[in-house]
Amino acid sequence: MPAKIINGKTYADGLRARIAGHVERLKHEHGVTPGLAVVIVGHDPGSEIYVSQKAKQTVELGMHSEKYELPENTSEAEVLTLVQKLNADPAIHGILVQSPLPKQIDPMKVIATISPDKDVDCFTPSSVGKLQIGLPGPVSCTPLGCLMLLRDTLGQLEGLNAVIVGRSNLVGRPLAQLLLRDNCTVTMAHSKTRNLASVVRGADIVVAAVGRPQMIKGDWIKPGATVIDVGINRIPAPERGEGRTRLLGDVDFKSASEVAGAITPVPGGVGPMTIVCLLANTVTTASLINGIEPPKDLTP
Ligand SMILES: Nc1nc2c(c(=O)[nH]1)N[C@@H](CN(C=O)c1ccc(C(=O)N[C@@H](CCC(=O)O)C(=O)O)cc1)CN2
Repeated sequence: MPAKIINGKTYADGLRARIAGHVERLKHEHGVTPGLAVVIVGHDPGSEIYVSQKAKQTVELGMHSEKYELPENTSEAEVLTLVQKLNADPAIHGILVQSPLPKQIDPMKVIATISPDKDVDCFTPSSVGKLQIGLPGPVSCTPLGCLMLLRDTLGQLEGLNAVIVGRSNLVGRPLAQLLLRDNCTVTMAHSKTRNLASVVRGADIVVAAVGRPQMIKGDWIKPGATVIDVGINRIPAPERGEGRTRLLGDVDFKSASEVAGAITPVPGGVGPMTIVCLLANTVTTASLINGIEPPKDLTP
């Protein structure tokens, strides 16, 4: 039987509606309008689209939005000064600096300058530590989106074997923490893992976050497993016309969907969840900054 397709767009639409309700309550019951500042440096075409979407959806949900578009040659000091200004701005509850950054800017220095209270990406050392020990706060957007889709698809995750392929700070590591919290048995696989295919074959949940198009094949998947594809690989597609591209995930969707029980597509799977989880995190930080208990359905 072909796999159930996990529709991230539909789930994200429902979550957006819930977030809008929480924003209304924050405004009318507490006089707080959650505010998100997004900062982009340079002209990476993918990043420009994502940042515009973030700012647009922030406004659509009734929140305050500020977008800072800085030229490619912006110095590290200028970015740090902007982040410090946003740290001190009471109208801003979330700060996101879009990655990748141009090479003259050290992303670690930028992340370390963001106030942990406003760290909606959950990238600062303090936020990462809180996530590890289970303290309240925002959770990295893409991993939170993956967790929500997994819980929605499978219900309880307890006792399941999860294999995460990829150990990045953005996805693999934080997602491992979240799945451990849900009592999965978590294996983190990476470029040096031996017999990767057989490791993946042992998984009830496979998360692919390696950045290599179609690397994970159908015959690596245990029949009935749930497959979450985080990969967003833009590949030249001359058959669609000059200069055109298409998106491929890290999973070979065609062969994997013949074996898996459920699978996310690319596009339309995890991607749409990333932006909506950023908005959820902004509601969480706006609540915490104002001493209000954050909505329980927006955090794990
Ligand atoms: N500071 C951050 N930078 C980056 C993050 C992040 O979470 N914080 N994540 C990625 C990019 N990203 C959000 O910023 C993102 C990626 C993909 C999508 C998405 O909706 N994808 C669609 C396809 C859209 C397309 O055609 O490109 C999908 O998969 O359906 C949203 C956000 C790196 N940088």
